[in-house]
Amino acid sequence: MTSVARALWREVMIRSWQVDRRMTVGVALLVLGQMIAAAAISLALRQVISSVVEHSRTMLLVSVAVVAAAVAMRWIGMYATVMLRGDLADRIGYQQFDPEIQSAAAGLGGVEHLERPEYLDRLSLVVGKGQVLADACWGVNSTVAITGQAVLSLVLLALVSPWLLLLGLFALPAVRRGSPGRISGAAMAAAGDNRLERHLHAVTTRASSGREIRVTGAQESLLAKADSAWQRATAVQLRARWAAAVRSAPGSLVFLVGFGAALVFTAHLVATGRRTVADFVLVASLAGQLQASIAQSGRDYRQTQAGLALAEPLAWLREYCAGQTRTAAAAQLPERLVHGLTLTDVEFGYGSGAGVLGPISVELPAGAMVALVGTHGCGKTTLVKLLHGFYPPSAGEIRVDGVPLRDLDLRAWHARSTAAFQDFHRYQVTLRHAVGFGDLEACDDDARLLTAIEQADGTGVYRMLSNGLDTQLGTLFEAGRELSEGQWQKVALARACMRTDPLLVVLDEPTASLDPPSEHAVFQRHAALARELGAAHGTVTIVVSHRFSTVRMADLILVMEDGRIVEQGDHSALMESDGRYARLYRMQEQAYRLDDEPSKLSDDGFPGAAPAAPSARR
Ligand SMILES: Nc1ncnc2c1ncn2[C@@H]1O[C@H](COP(=O)(O)OP(=O)(O)OP(=O)(O)O)[C@@H](O)[C@H]1O
Repeated sequence: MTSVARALWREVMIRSWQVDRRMTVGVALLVLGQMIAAAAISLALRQVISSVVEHSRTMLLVSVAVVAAAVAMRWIGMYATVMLRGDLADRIGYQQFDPEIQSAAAGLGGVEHLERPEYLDRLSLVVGKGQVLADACWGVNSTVAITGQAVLSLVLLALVSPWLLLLGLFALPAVRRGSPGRISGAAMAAAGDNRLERHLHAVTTRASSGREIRVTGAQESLLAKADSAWQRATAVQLRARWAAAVRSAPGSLVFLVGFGAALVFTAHLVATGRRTVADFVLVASLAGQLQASIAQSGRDYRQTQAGLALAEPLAWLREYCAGQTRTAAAAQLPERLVHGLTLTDVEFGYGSGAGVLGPISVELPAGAMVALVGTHGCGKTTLVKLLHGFYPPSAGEIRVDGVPLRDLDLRAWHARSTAAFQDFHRYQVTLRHAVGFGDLEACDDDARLLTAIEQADGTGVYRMLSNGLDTQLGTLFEAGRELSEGQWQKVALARACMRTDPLLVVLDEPTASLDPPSEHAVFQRHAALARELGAAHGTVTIVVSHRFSTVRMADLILVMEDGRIVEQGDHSALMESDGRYARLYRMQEQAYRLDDEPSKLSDDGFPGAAPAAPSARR
């Protein structure tokens, strides 16, 4: 056993003791009892033969009764051990390991790990496998008991003839195991393909992706890819198991030779009158048990090894999560923002890839509504992810009212932030929860929920639901009500409106799925809310949008290009400077003029937008 597996075994034994002392002792006694019962069967069998030879009726009845009792004890013991051991493993695994693994993973403030294959591979190996881990540790005890049983068999064999101890030597090659590292290595090597296979199968069976796949006709190809991934993963693991089996085969042959020799030797002792027929039966029975113990320990060993192979990924994940969790050193988060957010020479690149952001130095003043604009892929979302602390900058610093973001407790920072992301999630729960997740404590506060829904222009969605806030959303569950893309987006937006005292509000293309009137209504409300929150808490509201008609409402507009801020100022100043922003604004304005009926446009030429500044009408 590796030191990591040993540590895990100790942990499982301690947890078993804490979970249920009586059951822990019970399982240990049962394991011990089986070992003794096995020896008792052999000894009683010997006595049966002696009684027959000596015509002792009473002794025959007693010894037969002992054989029957020992056999029964062994079988019942085996059954009870499996049941009780399984129950302990379930309680430790499902109730302790699994929630611990999941909450450690979900509790990390950043999201960098969710895009790291070495993290995802290990997570996929251990998630939901707490029971297997705990059971494997108990399997170690069974292996020890089986070894004890083998030693006891050898001692009893030695009582017949010390030469029979040599059978122990013949057993050694069979007990030698293939390297456990290979099997756990194979599991790690196959983890990526296993994840790919699960992903492709999920993609082909989900309604959202299923529609597209049917239209493109990619179903067969995706399933074939999933199948290849499965074949590769299985082949790697099968090779490792075959290698282990092939390595153990010569050992088993050596033992069989020793087994035969022991029987011939004992038969010779009986024939020459030095031992009785009963001794021969005892030797045959003990040698048989030894062989059964070796075979059993081989099966147990493989099962235990498969479970213990998870010890390394579990230890890795625990260490990773512990390393990422910020603790006591966390600086105090200000109650309200006075200065705002400051970025100084901030740079960032995903993983080991090229830099996608920076250097960026900018002040986002407290109370301001800031708009981020720029072409697709220029780094707008990445910048807001950094402000949320999802990723640490690779260079430079982000400060929250002068306090470095890296020194803040990320959970506390997130508790004072809200966000509506462009890739929002569709929670298939009730509307109450789908919105209430934005501030869990207010899930039962109908007034707060309805205000948030109104803020997101979602009152119409709420009204059409037959069961109001308690309507089940989505089609995954019975009586669920499916929503349109725009309606789902309103729900996501309402979720982001739940917190009442945020210091940072991020709206990352929150209206991409909305029609122009809804978009306009949402932005009007958010502009007003940004002012209210700004006055009350110094909140910085950041809006990422490609629609310049809404961007113009912001106090500060940051124009991004290739990961840098190339222009900044308010709408008038940027139009005045006649740079990139002014060019893009005029282009979009022109496009709307060409696309829409003049009668439907507001006086600045954008659908439903606020009146344009004079400079916008050039
Ligand atoms: N998780 C990721 N891992 C690796 N690269 C990423 C990741 N997310 C984004 N990128 C890359 O970073 C760059 C900036 O992406 P980002 O999403 O910040 O752009 P954006 O300006 O928000 O684009 P859009 O307007 O299309 O939403 C892109 O080149 C993108 O390919």
